[in-house]
Amino acid sequence: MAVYTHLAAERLAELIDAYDVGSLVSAKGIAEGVSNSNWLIETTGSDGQGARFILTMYERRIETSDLPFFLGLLDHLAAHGCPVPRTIHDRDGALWRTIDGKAVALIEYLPGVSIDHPTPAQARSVGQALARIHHAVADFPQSRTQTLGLAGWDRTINDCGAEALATIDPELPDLAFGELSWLAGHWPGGLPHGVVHCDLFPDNVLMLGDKVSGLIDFYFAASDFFAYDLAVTHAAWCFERGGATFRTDVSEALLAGYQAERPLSSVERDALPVLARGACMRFISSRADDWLNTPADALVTRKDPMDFARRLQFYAAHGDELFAQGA
Ligand SMILES: Nc1ncnc2c1ncn2[C@@H]1O[C@H](COP(=O)(O)OP(=O)(O)O)[C@@H](O)[C@H]1O
Ligand SMILES: N[C@@H](CCOP(=O)(O)O)C(=O)O
Repeated sequence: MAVYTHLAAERLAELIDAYDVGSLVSAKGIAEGVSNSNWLIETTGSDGQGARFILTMYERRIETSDLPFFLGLLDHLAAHGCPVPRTIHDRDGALWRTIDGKAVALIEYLPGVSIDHPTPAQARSVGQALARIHHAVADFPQSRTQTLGLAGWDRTINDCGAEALATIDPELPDLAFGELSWLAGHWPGGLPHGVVHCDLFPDNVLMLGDKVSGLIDFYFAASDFFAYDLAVTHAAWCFERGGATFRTDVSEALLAGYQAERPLSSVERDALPVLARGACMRFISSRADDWLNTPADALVTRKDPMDFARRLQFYAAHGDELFAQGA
């Protein structure tokens, strides 16, 4: 579920009147997503032809002080021709407004559906779209410090503690602490970098057939290595759910699509096995934290950290060979 707040129809209509988008016709809560409340909004449209938007209310995890960065990034990428929703500015030009003490933004609606089981053609299209973003951020004037890097994963895992991690899976404490110390000794420096998405999972990509129609949910975007963003996307797309089965065809297509737009340097290619292990560690740590700290009655489905532990073990065993061939 992802509507945490009830908004009365009168409040919504008043909010929509602050934008030049016509008047409110309907508002439907969107079930997908975990962090924010989202509504599909229909209005009469500024030209009377009808229009759709996404209304997002920022509920947790997102600092209001980061909104100029996140929403400005959407506008920048959309203006550079990337399939990213624009932020709708209100009549005063503001990117977001406050309603009942919470920040809300009206976002362009993009068509498409999220894919559960991607085809190689779809993976290729995702790789291309990711590389285009990496080109388009070159002149984005803002930056945001990566808080979910190695130091952040380390802090989260230590805050969980070995005893609690073992309640998720008896193998998890050794795997997590061992991996953190291995990564600390192997993490690369000096790779090409810029503002990157950092969470390009299938549920954050909208597709029409084989084509990417939308890249959404940039709320983990931060300044980091482009190749790390590719590694996150690889880890998210190239395994069957559960993490036990690797999909070679999807991996080859994703890497080929990316490199059709932005060929990797040899230093980036050599770093991919380590970056992919780091990408897995990033989601092991946040998922373990959510697993242990989400109230039992919360209406949110917890995601399994061991899914990414299996992906990590795959990269540790096969990453060198895999990226040498496929990249
Ligand atoms: N710009 C958009 N166009 C169309 N649908 C969208 C758009 N933004 C979000 N959605 C829909 O809302 C859902 C939740 O959005 P998301 O940003 O992923 O929420 P959360 O940050 O809570 O995970 C998505 O799965 C998608 O169905
Ligand atoms: N993609 C992350 C969780 C982040 O959730 P999102 O709905 O904001 O993308 C994971 O799978 O652990």
